Amino acid sequence: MSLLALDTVSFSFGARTVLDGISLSVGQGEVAALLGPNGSGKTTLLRLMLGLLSPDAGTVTLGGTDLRRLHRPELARQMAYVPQAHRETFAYRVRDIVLMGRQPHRPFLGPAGAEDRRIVAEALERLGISHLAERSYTEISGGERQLALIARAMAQQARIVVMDEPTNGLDYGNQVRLLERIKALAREGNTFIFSTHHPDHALAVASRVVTMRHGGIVSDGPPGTLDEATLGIIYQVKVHLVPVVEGVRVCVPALHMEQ
Ligand SMILES: Nc1ncnc2c1ncn2[C@@H]1O[C@H](COP(=O)(O)OP(=O)(O)OP(=O)(O)O)[C@@H](O)[C@H]1O
Repeated sequence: MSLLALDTVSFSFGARTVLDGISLSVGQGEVAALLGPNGSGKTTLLRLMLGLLSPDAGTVTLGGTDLRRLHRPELARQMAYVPQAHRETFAYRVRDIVLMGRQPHRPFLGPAGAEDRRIVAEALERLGISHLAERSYTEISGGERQLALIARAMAQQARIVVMDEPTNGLDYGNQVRLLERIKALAREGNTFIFSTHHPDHALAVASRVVTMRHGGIVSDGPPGTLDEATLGIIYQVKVHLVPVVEGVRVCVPALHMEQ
């Protein structure tokens, strides 16, 4: 049963058509990775999924209801957005950043209750960053900020977490640790949709890999169905998908094999 569904969605910025006839559905507990070159429309697609943009044609539905019929607080309870980790202008404590995830569950400007604080503490714990709770968001690393933003999404208790290039700017260790967290949270039944520029990240954690080019979908299926030809089409470079052990492949550019 699909949780979030796009049916022949098109979107333009002025005269520029950015998405053209996209159909896609994501089920509960899936981890869907979007791969595509710069400018292929990944962020625009994520923003349409979040209801931040409305399609010019076609529909986006959440649990069968058109997003346009859902009020913003309702949407916020159902979907969490994890933007690229950026520096906040204000030096909020990490605990307060995560507490912001409780906002859609509280009356407007209502105070946080004991239950909100318990949920925030649990989210910090699940992401392994309880020790950062009292630190300023401006004084933690990019990797730690990304974990804090995912903790905020967990505190929001949304059904779907949408992430735009979550590993962007992170060092190798933090990329791997972040992917491990996503995989563990997905095993608990959380639904993730994320864009990435790393085919290996999609292969490592996704249950669905969607490839895009020029605002259209090139392929959509389990990671095992992603092939070298498709990666060649979207990135316009030659790559190999090399089996490491049974059922595990990594993406290696052909240049590695050149003398
Ligand atoms: N606010 C905007 N106004 C006009 N055009 C825009 C706007 N935002 C994005 N675009 C254009 O829409 C197209 C798709 O952009 P989008 O950001 O969705 O791509 P992307 O796949 O996320 O790219 P990247 O991998 O570089 O982040 C691009 O051609 C971009 O220039």
